[in-house]
Amino acid sequence: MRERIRLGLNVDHVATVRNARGGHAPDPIRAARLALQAGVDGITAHLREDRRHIVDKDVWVIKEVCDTFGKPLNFEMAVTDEMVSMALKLKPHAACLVPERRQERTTEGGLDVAGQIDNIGEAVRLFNKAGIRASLFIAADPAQVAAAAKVQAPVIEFHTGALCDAFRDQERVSFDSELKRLQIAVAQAHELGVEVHAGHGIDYETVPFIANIPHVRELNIGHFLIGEAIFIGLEAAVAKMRDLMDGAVGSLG
Ligand SMILES: CC(=O)[C@@H](O)[C@H](O)COP(=O)(O)O
Ligand SMILES: NCC(=O)COP(=O)(O)O
Repeated sequence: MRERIRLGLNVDHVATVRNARGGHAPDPIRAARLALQAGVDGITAHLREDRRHIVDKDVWVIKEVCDTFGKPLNFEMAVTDEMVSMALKLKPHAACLVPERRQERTTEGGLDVAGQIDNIGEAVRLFNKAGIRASLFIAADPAQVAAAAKVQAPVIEFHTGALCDAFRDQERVSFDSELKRLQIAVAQAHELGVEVHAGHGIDYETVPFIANIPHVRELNIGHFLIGEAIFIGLEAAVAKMRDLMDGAVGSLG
């Protein structure tokens, strides 16, 4: 029988709304606390180089909150000296290395691990040594999966943005091919001994397809859940996503 898939909530999007007015509300720390009370398995926060949503102070307090609940913080970060040294001080449960471009609206693609073996390999080595689980946010691309295994990353998080966009745009052909690509990449990572997570753009409609893929161990979801919380509240949104994940495991054949 498959293990229950973990659900991590990304609280960046609460900070985006807060920062739009430059004040204190809504508070991403309060969202993290509420979500943990509602049963999420961890919190994700992305400290962007431009600090457009989460800021340094948030990260330290979110880490404290996670520690209080005995739940993991998944710290998303660019592969820069500043962020690597921040992560080594913060000591989150996991550090997820993501590509970053100042001009992008959101994280548009996966990390080019194959093209930056030395740089990324060094960050993974430092994190492995410090007891931080290094996670690489990559596209479902066989060359990137092989490179992630080569640098001994214990975890890969697959970028599901293109898959979820194809679903929403009703691009059946590209949705089917993105799903196939993801299924193959998950199987490859599993065979190479790398733990598989997935995230970006996941909503109620797309989650069953992703949760149904064998060997996916964790989903990190933010934007949709925080948006949905406006209408039904965070606890209810988390509970509904949880039900859909549990119902999906093994159900789509
Ligand atoms: C890497 C990733 O997918 C997340 O960080 C998430 O989508 C957060 O939002 P931003 O991309 O807006 O920082
Ligand atoms: N790493 C993906 C993540 O944390 C959440 O992405 P999104 O649901 O905010 O698009």
